[in-house]
Amino acid sequence: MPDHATALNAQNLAEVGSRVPVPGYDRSAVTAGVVHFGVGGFHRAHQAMYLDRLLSKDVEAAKDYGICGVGVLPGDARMRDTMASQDCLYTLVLKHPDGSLEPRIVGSIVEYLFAPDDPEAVVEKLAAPTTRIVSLTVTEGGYNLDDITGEFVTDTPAVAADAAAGSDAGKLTTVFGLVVEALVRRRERGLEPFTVMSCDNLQGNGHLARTAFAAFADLREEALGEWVREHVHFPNSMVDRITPATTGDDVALVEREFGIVDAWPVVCEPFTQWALEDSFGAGRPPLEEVGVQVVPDVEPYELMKLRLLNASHQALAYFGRLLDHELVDGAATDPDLKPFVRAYMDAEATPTLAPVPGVDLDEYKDTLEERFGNPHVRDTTARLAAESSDRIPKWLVPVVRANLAAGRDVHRSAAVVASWARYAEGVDEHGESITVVDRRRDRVMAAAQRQLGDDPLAFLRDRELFGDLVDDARFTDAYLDALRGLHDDGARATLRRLR
Ligand SMILES: NC(=O)c1ccc[n+]([C@@H]2O[C@H](COP(=O)([O-])OP(=O)(O)OC[C@H]3O[C@@H](n4cnc5c(N)ncnc54)[C@H](O)[C@@H]3O)[C@@H](O)[C@H]2O)c1
Ligand SMILES: O=P(O)(O)OC[C@@H](O)[C@@H](O)[C@H](O)[C@H](O)CO
Repeated sequence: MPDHATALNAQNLAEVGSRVPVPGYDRSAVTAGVVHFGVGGFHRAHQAMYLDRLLSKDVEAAKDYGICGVGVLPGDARMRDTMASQDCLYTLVLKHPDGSLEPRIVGSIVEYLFAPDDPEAVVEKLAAPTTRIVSLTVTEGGYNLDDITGEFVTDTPAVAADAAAGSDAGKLTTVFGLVVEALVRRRERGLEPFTVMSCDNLQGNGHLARTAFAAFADLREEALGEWVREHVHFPNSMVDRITPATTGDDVALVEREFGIVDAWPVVCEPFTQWALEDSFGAGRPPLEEVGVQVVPDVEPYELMKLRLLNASHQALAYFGRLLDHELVDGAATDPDLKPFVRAYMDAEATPTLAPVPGVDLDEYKDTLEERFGNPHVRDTTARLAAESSDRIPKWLVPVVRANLAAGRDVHRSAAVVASWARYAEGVDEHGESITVVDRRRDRVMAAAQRQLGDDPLAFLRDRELFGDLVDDARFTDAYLDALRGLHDDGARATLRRLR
């Protein structure tokens, strides 16, 4: 334990470097070839870490792929301030299952722009000849796509305002407005378009990004959407590293253990994976040199991860909270929830998956159980339960549909949906209130209240979220059975009966 703490910034890097590994490369020689929207925990634990690894290998091409982070939402002002005071440096701490900590200072983010301060500067950064890739972790909801039709929602106020603002960059507030205006400027200047690389947990994230940006371009100008579809590359990717939100305890841990004063470190699990389609229009860094799987078709990897990891996370979230588990490792090792989740993976998720090149699915699931159970990561069931209305329809409903179509069992998936509906009633089994965090909170909670009255299927009648599942008796029978169990016998007894 160091005898004094040092503020993290470029000037103090040598001192910090006597305690933890720091970038050995010359950050001043790094150009931001990547502009990233959504600099949160995950981006800093994953993509920025891979680029930091590449820069550390002294690969000549790497120095063209530093990152310029961009914040779009007003809440990103805190990241702006942290980045400014720390010269964009931050501490990444891997938490191993045995309790050991693996720290590193990451240096691949070399600039940060806050769009509300100066949208024109963001557009010019995007339009600069040095920018080759625009990457995104703007969350599942950030693509502004209708859950049922999959189409871009054109009447969202901020989107409509950006479409009306056109090339008046000073008025732009959304990622769509900023990125499309930059593409227009590049076209006018004879520069090739950058690649738009989504790193969000969405099946076909590249396809969905293309749908969203091209539809926005169409709003701006006739035929612009067609140009985007034709000329801009949108690789699909599967990204994986469990990264909880940073807490005050993490800030204190970094100061206590490593003597570093870092206002916003990132802590995460040691596991990391990135499968990426090789579809880049303006060049890409040699990511395969640092462990990224560059593959012709990412879909098998995506489905494996979304249906086994993310959908299981949903089971851990609601059942976990109903069983009083605040932390995910407690939920994942609970004697009744653990076998239920494994049975969901084996009997319902796995039959919907195609073989994944080079992956033994049984081993993958064993590893997932270990990862979920890592007691040091301290991920919360509350994080996993947030924004459920963006997650269940995208991760679990497709599993249900595939199994119904094939005549297979859906009772565990139905129970997970029922656990969400029970959770959304907003009161737990001890009468304590549950805080539901969801952009569709009012609607979801109102439906959950109605299911307590004379319409037990009220929750499922939201066709935007569940489509026509409410019309399928095989699903509704299983759902009602689980919901009755949750109401009459409680979560534990229901899990024991249904696993
Ligand atoms: N945390 C993880 O374990 C993890 C793992 C794999 C993938 N992901 C993906 O990364 C996303 C972000 O996760 P995180 O843990 O970094 O969250 P976070 O809350 O730390 O960061 C999210 C960032 O996205 C920005 N953002 C949100 N909505 C936006 C919008 N509409 N437009 C522009 N920016 C927007 C926020 O301002 C913030 O900077 C997830 O939604 C998921 O798709 C996360
Ligand atoms: O971040 P989200 O909203 O996509 O989903 C919540 C978690 O399931 C997710 O963050 C996982 O931890 C992550 O996908 C692991 O790679």
